[in-house]
Amino acid sequence: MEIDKAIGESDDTRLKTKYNNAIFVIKRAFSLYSIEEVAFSFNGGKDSTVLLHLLRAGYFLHKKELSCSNGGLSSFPVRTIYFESPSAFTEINAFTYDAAQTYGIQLDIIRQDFKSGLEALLKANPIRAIFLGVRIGDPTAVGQEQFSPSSPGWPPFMRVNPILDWSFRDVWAFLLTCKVKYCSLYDQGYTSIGSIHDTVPNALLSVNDTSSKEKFKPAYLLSDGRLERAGRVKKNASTKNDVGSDSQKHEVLLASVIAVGDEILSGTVEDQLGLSLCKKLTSVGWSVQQTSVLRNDIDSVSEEVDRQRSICDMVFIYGGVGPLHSDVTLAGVAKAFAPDEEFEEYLRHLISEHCTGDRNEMAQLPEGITELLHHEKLSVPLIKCRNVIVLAATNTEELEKEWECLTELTKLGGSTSLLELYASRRLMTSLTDVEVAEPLSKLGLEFPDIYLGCYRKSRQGPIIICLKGKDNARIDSAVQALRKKFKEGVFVDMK
Ligand SMILES: Cc1cc2nc3c(=O)[nH]c(=O)nc-3n(C[C@H](O)[C@H](O)[C@H](O)COP(=O)(O)O)c2cc1C
Ligand SMILES: Nc1ncnc2c1ncn2[C@@H]1O[C@H](COP(=O)(O)OP(=O)(O)OP(=O)(O)O)[C@@H](O)[C@H]1O
Ligand SMILES: [Mg+2]
Repeated sequence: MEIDKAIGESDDTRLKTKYNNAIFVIKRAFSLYSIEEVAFSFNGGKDSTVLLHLLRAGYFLHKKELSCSNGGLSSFPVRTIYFESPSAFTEINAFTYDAAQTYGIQLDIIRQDFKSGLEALLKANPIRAIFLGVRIGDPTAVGQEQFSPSSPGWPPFMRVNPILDWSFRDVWAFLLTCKVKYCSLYDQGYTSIGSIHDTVPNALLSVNDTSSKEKFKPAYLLSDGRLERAGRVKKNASTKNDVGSDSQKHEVLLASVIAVGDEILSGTVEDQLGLSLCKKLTSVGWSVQQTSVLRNDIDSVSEEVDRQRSICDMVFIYGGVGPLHSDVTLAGVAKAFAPDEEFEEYLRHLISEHCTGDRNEMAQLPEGITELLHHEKLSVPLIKCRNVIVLAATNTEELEKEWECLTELTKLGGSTSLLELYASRRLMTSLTDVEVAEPLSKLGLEFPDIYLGCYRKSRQGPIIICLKGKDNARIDSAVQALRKKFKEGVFVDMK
């Protein structure tokens, strides 16, 4: 089986692990459900293309274990469904139909919306489980595991997500290692594909060109996989009001703040920057997941940065930046990224064999992944390594300036900065927590795009409720909805 062989021959241990885990999930699903009871939701996107080949390999290996493999796989036995929409890219449609033909797939084309289409499908067929190419980081992945029952309000079936824990780079390592075809849009700078109305090439892959037509590098050259959806035009949050859908939650971005300094740990210096940074991040709607203080030690820094960058959207690190012997922060950050640099070397090698297009593209890759964020107001640039930002500030005034510049510099080609002010409001109430608990969780379901936080200043004291979101009008509606649930005047607005 060519996919299993290609991965077996590869020396990419990370890819092998991801592959083996995904195959394990697929084989378990084939053991749990009969072939008539499973379906594959295929849409020609990169993630579902990965899944197509994993399913081909998984089915082959499952059969082999049952010793009834005939050694090859001429047709694909899993019922495959494609929700075709008039707003799909023609390239996506063409690729989906092409792949079906190449791999002997019988495509069930569904021309209804997902929910109605699935209802009809499940009524007419004994399907109990559906394979999806959903990955952590997709808005629809929130709360899902490799085996996740469909959401309330959806027809009952098991969602099987074998590549849930795959990153953007894992997807490309797989497609390039296995040398399989993928939709041509990915070679034109598209990194995640929705409909023609909400998807453009990823501006981060734009190549400065003097000719009038903007050019883009292929998707696999996107150095920061977290920005895979930068080519998706944001949908209006207020149009997503279908309660119960996994896709609407998690508008809040997660941050981690790391201070480096022996002098903080010994109590010689008080860390003011952490406090100030947490306030700033919170004021723009980010949720700070953790603050930590580390010794001036390269390994401590690299381990913490590595851990935090994989669980947070952005890591902010300060202290220990400079030329002194104790300034090890940059070395620690660099060490945290070392495996990725190795991976880029490997990708370079892989692509020079595989790619028939412009080979020089790879040579244009920055040395590694570091960006220097220059700003006229700053004497030294800010440093950004993927989702880690190194701040050079040593006091709160310097931080103020760097923050201002960062806000301007992180405008990702559009008009909105990642750090632009969010709308927020705080209410105080002397109701008990038992009285507010249930109405508040209901409010959370009615306004999934709004972050709802609660705290109190003392055990017996009043409860303070924070509402944060992108839009003042939405916050006002949520406050109104909350007030309606209680007698008048029980919530007092706070500054
Ligand atoms: C086979 C299949 C099953 C789905 N099951 C669910 C589900 O159980 N719950 C849910 O909220 N959405 C479900 N969805 C919808 C997706 O979460 C998501 O809304 C859809 O893929 C559209 O993504 P987009 O808004 O990025 O285009 C399902 C979609 C498909 C294709
Ligand atoms: N129109 C559709 N028809 C069938 N399955 C779909 C459709 N849209 C989404 N899916 C399922 O949901 C999964 C996740 O969709 P998503 O758009 O995140 O990934 P993708 O299309 O495979 O890749 P990309 O992120 O590059 O668009 C798909 O892999 C597929 O299993
Ligand atoms: Mg897609």
